[in-house]
Amino acid sequence: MTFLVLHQLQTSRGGKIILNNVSLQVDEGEFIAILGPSGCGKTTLLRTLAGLETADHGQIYLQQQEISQLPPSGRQLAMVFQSYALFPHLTIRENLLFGPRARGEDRKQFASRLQEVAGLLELEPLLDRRPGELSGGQQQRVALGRAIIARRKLCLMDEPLSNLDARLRQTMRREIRQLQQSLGLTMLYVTHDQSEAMSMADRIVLMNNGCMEQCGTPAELYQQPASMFVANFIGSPPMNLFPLTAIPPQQRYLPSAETAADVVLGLRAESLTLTSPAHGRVQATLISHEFMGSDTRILCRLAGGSEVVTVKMEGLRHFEPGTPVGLAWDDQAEYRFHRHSGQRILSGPAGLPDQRFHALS
Ligand SMILES: Nc1ncnc2c1ncn2[C@@H]1O[C@H](COP(=O)(O)OP(=O)(O)OP(=O)(O)O)[C@@H](O)[C@H]1O
Repeated sequence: MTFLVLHQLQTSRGGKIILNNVSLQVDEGEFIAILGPSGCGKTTLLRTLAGLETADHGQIYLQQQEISQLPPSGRQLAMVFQSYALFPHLTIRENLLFGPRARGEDRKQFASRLQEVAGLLELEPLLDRRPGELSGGQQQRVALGRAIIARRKLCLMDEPLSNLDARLRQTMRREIRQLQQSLGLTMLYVTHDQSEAMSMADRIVLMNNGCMEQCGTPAELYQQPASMFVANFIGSPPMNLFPLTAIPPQQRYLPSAETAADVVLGLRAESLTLTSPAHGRVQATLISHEFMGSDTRILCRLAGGSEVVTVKMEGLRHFEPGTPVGLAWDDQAEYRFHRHSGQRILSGPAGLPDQRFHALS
C-alpha cells in the first residue's frame, strides 16, 4: 500500500532551485536510500519532507493525508540528523524521553517505553550517562532510540553513520536495517555512500543536481543504469566508460541511427577479461594493479589512446607494468550512452540480440 507520496516537489533557496520536480511513491515498510554526490539536494529533500524547508510547489501525502502545509510538529515523522542532535546537558534517559515529554504524552507509559527502546538498542547501562560520555556509535544508537520512542511510522535519517569509523559503520548498517524491518518502519535514508545504499535499501533514489536521476532496486541501478551518471555512480569500481571510437571499427557495434562519435561505450570491470594481445578485441598495456583482498583490479591503457580501463579479476594476481595485453568481453556486456545527453541508448545494435535492450524498452 502506498504510504508516502511526493508529487512534483520543488524547493528553492536564494532564488536557486535546489529540488527540481521530485516525485516519488513509497510503500509502507520500505527502506528508501536517497543517494547522490555532495550538494545534489539530498538533505533539502529530507528537510522539505520534515517541514523544515518550505516547498515552492508540489504536495506531500502521508497515509493519504496531505501534510505539505503542516508545521514540522504536525507531520508525525521522526528525523535522525547527521550530528545526532542530542542535548549534551541531559542524561541519555532524559534525551530519550525529551520528545514524549515535550509533546505532553501519557507519563504513565514512559517507563515501559523507555525500557522497550533501551532494551532494543542495548542502552540500559548508559541511561544515566550524558552524551559526552558515550562513543560515536553509542550516541548514534541514542539518536535512533529517540526516533523509535516517538513511535512514528515514517523515519527520516540524514547520513546517520558518517561520523563513525568504517568497521562500526558496517555493524550499524545491519542494526538499522534489522530494526527498520522488525519494527515495520518506513525509512528515507540519506547517504552519499553507494555501497551503504546498495547494501541497505529496498530501492535507491539517485539524485543529480536537484533532480531524480533514477529510482529503482539496487540491482536495477547496477544492471540497468539509465544514464552515464548512474553507471559512474553505482558500482565499485564504477563502470568503464570510453568513446566508441577508442576501439577498432570492426569491433564497434553501432546502435541504429547513431554515429560512433556520438556513442560512449560502457563495460563493467568484471565483464572484461585479459587475453594475449592477438586474442583481444582491443589491445592495451598494463599500467598497475591493486589487490583488494577478494579480487585484483588491473588498470590498462587502450592502445593508441589515453583511455584507461579497469579489469576486475578474482583472487591475487601479479602483473608487470608495461606488459602488452588484449581485452575481451561479450557483446551482451556492452552498454551504450549518448555522448552529449549522457542517456542510455536503448535501441539494440543492428543485428545484435541484446536482452537488456528488450528488458528496458
Ligand atoms: N541556505 C542556502 N542558501 C542557498 N543555497 C543553499 C543553502 N543551503 C544549501 N544550499 C545549496 O543547496 C544545494 C543542495 O544542498 P543539500 O545540503 O541539500 O545537498 P546534499 O546533497 O545534502 O549535500 P551533502 O551531501 O554535502 O550534505 C547545494 O548546492 C547547496 O550549496
